[in-house]
Amino acid sequence: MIDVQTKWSKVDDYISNLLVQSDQVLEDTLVANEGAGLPAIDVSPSLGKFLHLLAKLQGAQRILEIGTLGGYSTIWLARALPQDGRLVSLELDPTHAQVAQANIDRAGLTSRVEIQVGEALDSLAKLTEESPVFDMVFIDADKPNNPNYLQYALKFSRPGTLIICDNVVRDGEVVDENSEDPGVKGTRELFDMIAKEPRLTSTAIQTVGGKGYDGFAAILVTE
Ligand SMILES: C[S@@+](CC[C@H](N)C(=O)[O-])C[C@H]1O[C@@H](n2cnc3c(N)ncnc32)[C@H](O)[C@@H]1O
Ligand SMILES: [Mg+2]
Repeated sequence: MIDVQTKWSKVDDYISNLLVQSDQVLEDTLVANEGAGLPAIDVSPSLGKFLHLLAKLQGAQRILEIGTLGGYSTIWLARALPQDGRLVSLELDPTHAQVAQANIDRAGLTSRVEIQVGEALDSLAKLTEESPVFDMVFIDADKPNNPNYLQYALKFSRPGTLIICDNVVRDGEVVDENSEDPGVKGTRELFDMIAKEPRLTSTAIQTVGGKGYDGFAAILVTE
């Protein structure tokens, strides 16, 4: 009998091969990330494609991403933008940002994507001066800061903005109210904030696949 992780991975591969339609640019991105020693904590191909579909459904013209890594999710999202669309992606690690920039250039998305290097909270504070409005926000950085990132996402939203927050299930640890894990605590605080905020309607979906057991929250700003 195959173990459950092997089964999840096989089904993920089946879906990816048939439906996700990855291409050389996306494959080269993952190879470049591995070559540069980046951790393989990017979204799975199936989740990348799902983000792309959401951005398309959203008719997104301006997207904010918090947590670039090597730009894998960035490429999926930016490909959903129109020619004059804009994606701002925030990344702390200059090496990650450098690898991501090369991947984004290779993907032909240089004019649509701007990577801002530094602590995301500092970049967000600076962005506030421009009073930006984003159609979609993808939160996928340091999990203890999830509540702070949600607050900025709200500040930069309009009614109809979609906020996706990744890795909110954390192998099921999210239900442990006594957890001392800062990532779990940050995520539980995020859930509490969403639940209490009347301007938001939301859900969270558990996922399994090649990246294990996790999930994402989908949050719609209603007013
Ligand atoms: C999970 S990875 C992002 C994966 C990427 N979204 C993808 O799916 O391809 C998280 C990234 O957030 C960055 N990060 C961690 N703490 C950060 C912070 N305080 N400010 C900005 N970026 C941060 C990490 O360096 C890492 O590259
Ligand atoms: Mg993630």
